[in-house]
Amino acid sequence: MILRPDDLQGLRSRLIVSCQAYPGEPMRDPRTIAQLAASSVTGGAAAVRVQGLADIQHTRGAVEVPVIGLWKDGHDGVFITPTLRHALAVANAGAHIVAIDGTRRARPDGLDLAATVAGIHAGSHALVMADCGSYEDAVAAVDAGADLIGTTLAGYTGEREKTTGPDLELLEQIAAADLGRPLIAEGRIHTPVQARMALDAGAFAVVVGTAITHPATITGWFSTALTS
Ligand SMILES: CC(=O)N[C@H](C=O)[C@@H](O)[C@H](O)[C@H](O)COP(=O)(O)O
Repeated sequence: MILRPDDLQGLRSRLIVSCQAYPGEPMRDPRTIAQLAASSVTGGAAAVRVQGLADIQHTRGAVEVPVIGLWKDGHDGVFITPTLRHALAVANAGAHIVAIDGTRRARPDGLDLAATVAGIHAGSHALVMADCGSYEDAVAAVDAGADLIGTTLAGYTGEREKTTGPDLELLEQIAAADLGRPLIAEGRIHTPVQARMALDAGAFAVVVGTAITHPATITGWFSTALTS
């Protein structure tokens, strides 16, 4: 299945579930992630977001919905699918949408965002989601040709305060500018009410990760509530 920009309409007002396990964690196994993704689809996810080539491959075989793929390399600076090489590998692994760092920061391969997006479009059938950290990032990412804009990196690049829940102010600001690309709310959406608030702030669709698919963190929330 090739996903075209018009097909994104199927994601309008829907939930996308990010299924990720971090290095060294017990659930870091592509079969586990694929099962998590399939369970999310059973619960109503219209798409899933998955990190790492093996996880993307396994998940493609386990779900019928669009797969947003990324490759995290490192954990600070530009680390979400940082180069064109990473992005094409993610597309080749089967991602319908490749999520890349969509900030204005220098990229490790020296390509700018526009050249990276153009390289992905030329070298694959994948659409490109730009993971942004600010309004200025979002505007630049649209100019660079990104197909979707995400607020994934808001609070993680130093441009925006790390809000406790979703950065609703940023969502409202980007939505008001009407940039002509689906705006995906992502980052620190921990409750159904917050997911709804993100849509009401102008998001096209909502990504939830930790609060659905990261039991170690969720357990910590409950555990802390009992002991503090
Ligand atoms: C900043 C960064 O590295 N974000 C990553 C991007 O893929 C993931 O670690 C997050 O889990 C994902 O964005 C979903 O967000 P949340 O888990 O808060 O619902």
